[in-house]
This record gives sequence, C-alpha cells and structure tokens, in this order.
Amino acid sequence: MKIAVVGTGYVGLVTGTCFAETGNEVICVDIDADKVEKMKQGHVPIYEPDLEVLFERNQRQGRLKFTTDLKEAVDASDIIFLALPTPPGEDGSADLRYILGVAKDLSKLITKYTIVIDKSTVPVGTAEKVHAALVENLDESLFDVVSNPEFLREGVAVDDFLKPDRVVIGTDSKKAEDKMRRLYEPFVRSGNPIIFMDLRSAEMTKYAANSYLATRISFMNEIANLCEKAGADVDAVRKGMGSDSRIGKRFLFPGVGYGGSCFPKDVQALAHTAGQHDYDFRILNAVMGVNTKQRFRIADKLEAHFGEELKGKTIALWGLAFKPNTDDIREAPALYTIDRLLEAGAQVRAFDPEATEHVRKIYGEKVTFCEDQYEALDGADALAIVTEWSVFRTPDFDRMKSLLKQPIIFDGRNLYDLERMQEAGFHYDSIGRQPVVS
Ligand SMILES: NC(=O)C1=CN([C@@H]2O[C@H](COP(=O)(O)OP(=O)(O)OC[C@H]3O[C@@H](n4cnc5c(N)ncnc54)[C@H](O)[C@@H]3O)[C@@H](O)[C@H]2O)C=CC1
Ligand SMILES: O=C(O)[C@H]1O[C@H](OP(=O)(O)OP(=O)(O)OC[C@H]2O[C@@H](n3ccc(=O)[nH]c3=O)[C@H](O)[C@@H]2O)[C@H](O)[C@@H](O)[C@@H]1O
Repeated sequence: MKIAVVGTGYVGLVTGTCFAETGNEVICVDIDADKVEKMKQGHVPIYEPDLEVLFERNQRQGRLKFTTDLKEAVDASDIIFLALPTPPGEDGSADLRYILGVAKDLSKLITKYTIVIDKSTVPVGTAEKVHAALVENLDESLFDVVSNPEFLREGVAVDDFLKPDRVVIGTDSKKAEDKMRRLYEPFVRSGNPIIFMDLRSAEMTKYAANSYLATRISFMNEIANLCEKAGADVDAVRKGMGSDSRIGKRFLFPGVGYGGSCFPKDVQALAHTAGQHDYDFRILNAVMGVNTKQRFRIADKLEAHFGEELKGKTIALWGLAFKPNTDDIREAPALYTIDRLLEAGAQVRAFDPEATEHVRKIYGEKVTFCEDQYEALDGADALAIVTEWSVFRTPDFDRMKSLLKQPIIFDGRNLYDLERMQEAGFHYDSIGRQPVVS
C-alpha cells in the first residue's frame, strides 16, 4: 500500500519505518527541513534501540522516503497517518492546532479516495473535527477519517509496533475497515486482535489505557510511601499483589513518579475532557496530585538527610532520561530533582548513557555533566539514582565507596538488594523499603 506519515517524532518514525518493513511504500513528511535533510542522509533523529537497522534497510531499498512537501506525500499515497504533536494547552486540554491545521491543508490537496488516520493521541470528538476540516474543501466520498491510537512505549517502540498486544481502530466506514485490516494483518499474525469500534470509543480507549496505567503507578507510589512508614517492604508487597492474575505483575513499580511525553499530558487531558462534560473525575485528580509529589521524593529524602547542610554538598545523579533506553527527557523526574537540588544550593554531578546533551542545553554550566557513572561519584557526598539504566544495576560497589566522600545512596528505582547494601557498608535509602543504616 502507499502510505504517507505526517510528523516524524517518535510515533511517526516508528509507524513509517514499520509499515515500510512490511512491504508498503512510505513517505514521511515533516515541517522541520533540517530534520528531513538529516533523515534523507540516513540519520535517525531519536535514540531508539532496533530502529536504526530497519530505518537503514527500508531507506536503502527505496520503501522509506522523506520530504517537507505535503503535496508530494498526498499525491503519492492513499493512506495518510497524522502523527503530529498534541501538547497540553494552557488549560490542560490537548492542543489540536497541528492536527486541524494539517487537516485543513489536506482538504486542499487530496484528489482521490484517501483514508486520513489520527495516530496522535487526541480527545474524544477529534475525528469529527478532522472530518469537518476536510469537508470544507473536499467531497465526502473522497475520504474517510479513522482513529488508530498508538500504544508503543519508548525504548521498546519497534517491538511494540511490530508485535502489538492489540490494534485499536475506530471507524464508521466498511471500506476503511477492510483496508485497515489488510494493513495491520502482518502485525497480528501471533493472534493478538485488531479491535474495531466506533470513532469516539477508539479515542477514549487511548486515554483510558494511559490514565489507568498512570493510576497503577500513583497507587503503587502511595503504597510504597505507606510501606516506609508502616515497616513493610514494597518489593514483597508488589510481588504478592502482582501474582494475582486479576492484577498482573507489570506496571506496579514504585519510583520517582511517572514522566515522559505522554502520561502527564494524557491524564491531564482526560481530566479536562471530564470537566467539559461536567464530570468530576476524582481519581484522576488524585493520580496527578500523587505524581506531582512523588517526583520530588528523592530530593525530599536528600533534604531530610542533610537538612540545612545540603547547601554546599555535592550530589551525584545517575540517570536523566525519563526512563531507560531513550534519550527523551520530557517531564523527566531527574529535571525536578536537579531543580530542587540547585535551589537548595547543592552541586550536581550528573551522568546518563544517552540523554546528557539534551539536559546540558537546559542547565549549561550549572550542572557538571560526566562521561561515565563513576566520574559522577568523584568527591560527591551522596549518590541519587533516578533512572534504572541496566548499566547501574551491577556496579562496582568498592569503587563507588572509594569515590564517594560518604557511602550514601538514595535510590529512586530500588535497584539493589538491601542485604547486599548492608554488607557493602552503605547508607541506602530506596522507595517503599526500610532504609539500610550503616
Ligand atoms: N512518544 C510516544 O511514545 C508516543 C506518542 N503518542 C502520541 O503521538 C503523537 C506524536 O507524538 P511524538 O511522536 O512523541 O511527537 P513529537 O513531538 O516527538 O514529534 C512531532 C513531529 O511532528 C512535526 N510537525 C509539527 N507540525 C507539523 C506539520 N504541520 N507538518 C509536518 N510535521 C509537523 C514536528 O516537527 C515533529 O518532528 C502525540 O499525540 C503523542 O501523544 C502516542 C503513543 C506513544
Ligand atoms: O501514549 C504514549 O505515549 C505511551 O505512554 C507510555 O509509554 P512511555 O511514556 O514510553 O513509557 P512507560 O514505559 O509507560 O513509562 C512511563 C513512565 O512511568 C514510569 N513507570 C512505569 C512503570 C512502572 O511500573 N512504574 C513507573 O514509575 C516510568 O518510569 C516512566 O516515567 C505507555 O506505556 C504506552 O503504552 C503509550 O503508547
């Protein structure tokens, strides 16, 4: 099939590359001319394991092309994915200006039957707005609007796309449904379903899924904070709970709050949608409130430990990306931690395997950025861990002790065994577990 993907962020790039991988002809459009030029030269603009090899192969074999010219892409395709940003507006609602702006442009460019697909995360009723924008200049017989929300996770995006748990498609057109089924068949061979539904339900499904996952995380962060006070161990509690098949083991990890470009904005946007319908969605407000507090959890612990003396102390920080295997720092808990530490007058020595350059652009000289995790420890009064990169999981504890001024670790991701830390002689405080005091 001939596909255009408008917007080459995380979702657009992965969507375009994976559809090219299954033999489709894909043309990706972006307004960022510099980015398009670099992609044409083979450069993948994001760090995403497994993407590069597919990107390179499909580009070399001529199935994956890039342009800044929307008309060229429209002429070359009969399926158009909108993978455009939907950032939060001032009132928390999803800003639809990119989606509706491009829909308006498409209404002047489409000349043959085309399926226009909302791949971005968009609120209930957006497909109708896209339809209204298209119909301004276009006969209704020439297009269908489909909602096809994306459930990929950064860091494992290619795998999630090629082997999805399910594909959700909202449409009221049989013609579009048949074409979408054929398009996605290669990805659901393992038996996972393509679930067809009406447009509004498909749009709601995406927000419901993200908000439910965020709710699990905030719930576990509350359980963890209570475990600390009540003398329990959240790791044991998590295993005990998660073994109930009605609950499940995944997404029960407490930490420093959820970050990233999606959970924070999507929970907020769903709360806004509820407000528009005069519905007080109380759980969502609590989920957001818990997260706002939790992302300062490690900074709070450092402040409680050092008191006034935090001023002038040097804190090593392991992890800057909002989660491992990505260089994405949008809403990263590390940024909240850094802000609080700098405010308290502490010095920060930070290391991240992939995200350093993005964070350097924000803090410049205010933070010392290090080449590796051990360099960050050199002369520091304590270590704070905020992202669970694999490389932090089995460090050389003797070397760490020799570099730190004091053997103190605040771990926002529960990476280490408590007994092991006791034996190694660390003061070790994590999330939802009793502190090891050596
Ligand atoms: N990042 C993720 O992991 C996931 C994101 N989503 C949703 O997908 C949507 C896109 O997210 P990301 O890929 O992270 O976006 P992004 O913000 O990383 O990238 C968007 C791209 O669109 C381009 N763009 C902006 N206006 C344009 C225009 N008029 N024409 C062509 N290109 C234009 C930008 O230059 C940029 O390259 C959002 O709604 C997001 O909520 C859904 C699932 C996963
Ligand atoms: O809509 C989106 O954009 C995507 O949002 C999330 O994906 P992503 O933001 O890439 O990352 P997650 O792995 O979900 O992690 C989000 C945040 O929750 C935190 N988290 C996750 C799981 C957990 O058990 N505990 C926890 O604190 C992570 O550290 C991270 O800060 C969803 O998992 C995807 O299904 C969805 O497509």
